[in-house]
Order: sequence, then C-alpha cells, then structure tokens
Amino acid sequence: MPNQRLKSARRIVVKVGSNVLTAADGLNLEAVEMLSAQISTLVDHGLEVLFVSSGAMAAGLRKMGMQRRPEEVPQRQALAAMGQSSLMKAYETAFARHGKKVAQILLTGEDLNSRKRYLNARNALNTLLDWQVVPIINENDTVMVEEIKLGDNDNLSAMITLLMDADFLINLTDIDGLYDKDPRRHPDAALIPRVENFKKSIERFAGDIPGALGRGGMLSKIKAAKKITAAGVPMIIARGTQPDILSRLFSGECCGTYFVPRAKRLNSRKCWIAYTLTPKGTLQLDDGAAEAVLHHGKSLLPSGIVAVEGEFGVGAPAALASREGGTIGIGLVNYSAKDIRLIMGSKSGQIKERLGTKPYDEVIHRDNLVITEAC
Ligand SMILES: Nc1ncnc2c1ncn2[C@@H]1O[C@H](COP(=O)(O)OP(=O)(O)O)[C@@H](O)[C@H]1O
Ligand SMILES: N[C@@H](CCC(=O)OP(=O)(O)O)C(=O)O
Repeated sequence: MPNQRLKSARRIVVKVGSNVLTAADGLNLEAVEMLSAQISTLVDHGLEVLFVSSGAMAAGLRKMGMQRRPEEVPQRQALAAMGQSSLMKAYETAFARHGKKVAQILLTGEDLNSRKRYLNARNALNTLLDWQVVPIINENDTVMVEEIKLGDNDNLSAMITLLMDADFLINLTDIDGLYDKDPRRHPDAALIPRVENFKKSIERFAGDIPGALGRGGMLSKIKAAKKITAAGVPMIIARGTQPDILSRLFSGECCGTYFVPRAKRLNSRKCWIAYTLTPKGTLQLDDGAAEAVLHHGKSLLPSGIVAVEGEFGVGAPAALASREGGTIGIGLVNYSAKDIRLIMGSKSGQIKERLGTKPYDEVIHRDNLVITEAC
C-alpha cells in the first residue's frame, strides 16, 4: 500500500507542475501557500523533503503580461529568469510563516552527468536537509540548451530522487493521476489507481502534449515513474490542487496513481549510471554475451561484441543492445570505441596482441554495468 510505504519513508521528493502553480492572473499564491504549509507539516513530523517546483516560466509570463509560452528558446529563458525570483520570493514568504527556511537549487543535465558535480550537489542538498532547510529545485532554464537540458521537471524529480536516495516520489499535477487515455480528448477515460510490473505499453495511454504551461505532459511522468520504479523506489501521481493532498496521501485516504517499485533497490552509483548518464554510443552483443550479462550477472568481454556505434573514450557510458535490437543495459567502458572495434570478437588473451597493451580483461566490468532491459 502506498501509504504504508510513505509512513515508513524518511526522505521524500515532492514535485509540483506549472499547471498547479498558475492562476489566470499570475502565480497561484494560494497553491504556493497550500504546498508550503503541507510540506512544513511533513518537515515538522521529522520527514526530509526535497521540493522540485516548476512555475518560473509561468510566473515570468504573467509578469510580462504575455498570454502563452513563446516558441523562441531565448524568450522562454528570459521569462524563466524573471519568474524564478518571484517564485522563490513567494515560497520564502510562505514557508517563513511556518518557521521554515528555503534554498534555491538550479540544475542542468551537465551537473548530473559529471560524477564530481553530482556528488557536490548531493553534499549541498544533504547539508540543507541536516539544517532542516527546504531545498526548492528547478531546472536552470537560463542555460537550457539541447545538450545540457534535463528536459522537464518530471525527469529532474526522478533524478533528484535517485541522487538523494529518497524513499518516495510524489508528483503533483492538475489531474487525479494516470488515465487509460488522454482525458482532455476522451471523456470516458478511466483512472488507473495502480501500475505494477511496468510495461512500456502504458506509455500509449499518455498524451505527450502538456498543459498550456507545462513542459513534459503525462508521458514524461510515466517515463519518470519507469526510472524510479526500476531503481526500486515508488512513485505516486496525484492532483496537487486538492486541499491537504499530502496528508491525505500519508493517511491512505486517497488517491492518484501508485507506481509499484521493483522489489530490489539499486545502489545510488548504479542509479547514476543507468538513469542519469546519457550513453555516448552502443555496443551490439551476440546472443551468448546478452545472456551472460542479462541472466548471469557477468562482465562484458570483447568476445561477445559484434558491432560498435558511436565514438567515445575510456570511461564513457555506452548502451548495450541485443541482437533483436533492444537496449538491455548501460555501462562504463574500459576501452575507447576505436579500441573496442579492434578487439571485438576476440578472446581476452588476444587483447594485448591487438592493442599492444591490456589494462583490463573486460570491456565493461559488472560493477559498472546496469541491466535496464526489464524496465
Ligand atoms: N493518459 C493521461 N492521463 C492523465 N492525464 C493525461 C493523460 N494524457 C495526457 N494528459 C494530460 O497531462 C496533463 C499533465 O501534464 P502537464 O501539463 O505536463 O502537467 P504539469 O504541469 O503538472 O507537469 C494533464 O492535465 C492531462 O490533461
Ligand atoms: N523549469 C520550468 C518548468 C518546466 C517543466 O517541466 O514544467 P512542468 O511540466 O509543468 O513540470 C519552469 O519553472 O517554468
């Protein structure tokens, strides 16, 4: 039961989307008040809460008197920069009423891809939690260009959950949860209360078009749930505009869609490899190698590799693909793409012959390899 998991949680992530935070005439201060009060109550009960809040662009739009999100990226960035300060000011005031201090954390994909910056962010966040300060996290929209963007705050909240070893992710949006089809287009859509044994087919339920101010839509929430549950952490999608939604979730009174986690929890380094890093290329495996890594927990040896796609250096993340073409995992390589092409198909004993040196037997050691096929 989700409320049992919530009751035993020590640290949680709460994400709130733009739609919840937007009123016709600007930032929805009532929602800001409501969320700040509810999160403060949880902190007073001894829970550590990391808060991922959208709403910067929405707040900026209203400040400029614009009706809809502009298409041009620099304009969006400018709006987010304007709105982020209003958003933080509103939270600071609202949390202060409950005796809580807040901190602003703005992150990019690059920050989480670099192990060093990732660990720096974790240390800072842990310190804030020790001090009982509420970290309010958003994507750093001002520098958001394709190569470094996280995509949306659904994804960011999933990454924060894994980065911080949180026990639960609550995703608050403007709808009761996941429906079996897009309720905006299908009035007969039915709410799905529980998703167990995550299947890719549930992605078909979701429209990928977000609300007027959101970025990811329901599809990005499902993708976040997939990452989280594969790493062994539960997630709930619920309507953030309901009064007392957080305490109602904790008491089991409601509601939303509960994504049941896989039984085994991945350690945080493996989560980082699997769900934070972006693969720089792909290693195509033969059937024997796919079987060995998938079902027997083995390292990947050069003999089982039949093709290499992409160019990457030593230590880079590479996806593993089976003969059927599907991605089955991801790992950090001990050899560059160029060297793997020279040694693929050969026995470990032949590596020195081919490269003149043999620092490792394995192309990817099992400690640096995560199977994602089941997700
Ligand atoms: N299958 C579905 N179930 C629920 N909502 C859906 C579905 N498909 C599309 N949606 C839409 O997704 C919206 C929520 O996504 P989004 O606008 O990105 O919210 P947020 O701003 O909270 O992140 C809902 O308002 C809903 O209209
Ligand atoms: N960083 C953006 C939010 C982007 C985003 O993911 O929005 P949403 O889909 O509403 O959670 C902002 O603060 O406006």
